[in-house]
Amino acid sequence: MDSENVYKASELFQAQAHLYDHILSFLKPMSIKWAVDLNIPNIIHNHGQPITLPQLVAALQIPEQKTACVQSLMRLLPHNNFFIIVNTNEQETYDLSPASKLLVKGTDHCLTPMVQLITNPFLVDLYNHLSKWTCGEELTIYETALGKDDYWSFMHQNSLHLKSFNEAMESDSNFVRLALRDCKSVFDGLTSLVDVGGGTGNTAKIICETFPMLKCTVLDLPQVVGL
Ligand SMILES: C[S@@+](CC[C@H](N)C(=O)[O-])C[C@H]1O[C@@H](n2cnc3c(N)ncnc32)[C@H](O)[C@@H]1O
Repeated sequence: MDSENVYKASELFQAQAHLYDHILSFLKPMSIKWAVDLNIPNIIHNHGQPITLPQLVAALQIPEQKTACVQSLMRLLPHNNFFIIVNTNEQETYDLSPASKLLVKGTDHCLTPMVQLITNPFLVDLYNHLSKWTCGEELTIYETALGKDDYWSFMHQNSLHLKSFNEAMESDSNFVRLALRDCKSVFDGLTSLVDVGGGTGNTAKIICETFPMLKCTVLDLPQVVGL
């Protein structure tokens, strides 16, 4: 049956908007990657106060004709709660939001390595193979995309990707400090623990700092332990 005769026009427009919203939502992570690649969170942080568009464009040292493009992205990002638009003296300025503070390099809870890993073109492209993988015999999507048996063996032949992966995991595991601050009782009575798949051991190191009497062992693949 033709959907035109079943649904009201308003319902179809609503459905169209919903669909477009979703197929264009890849711009959310891509705009965050853009800001990270251009070091915008650090530029705003170092500026010490909300930054105007001309000041940002000057700091970025980019062609002036890209100003409108920067402005569009700097309006999209606050829409998704990355950066805040502050109107100062009738001028639009940009400040850090709580989420974009996590993108300032050199701070305790910086998650830019995670942004760089997740938006890495190789990982993003994997998902173009979902349907091919579903129809094929391969156990993992990595095998479909690359002819490798799994992600770990691919990574261990790509030192740059392995480095990026480990940096991302370490940045994430720094958040364990926050959990330890408020949930110490979870470790009450323990004398030892094994972190299986513990990567470079950052989580175990943080736990040991808080509980020096706890014997922590990290188990991971030889290539990671050997780093
Ligand atoms: C998602 S990461 C976790 C990283 C770690 N928890 C951290 O905070 O840094 C998963 C880890 O599992 C490891 N891994 C994968 N297969 C494994 C296996 N068969 N035996 C031990 N470790 C493995 C990977 O090398 C990787 O470091």
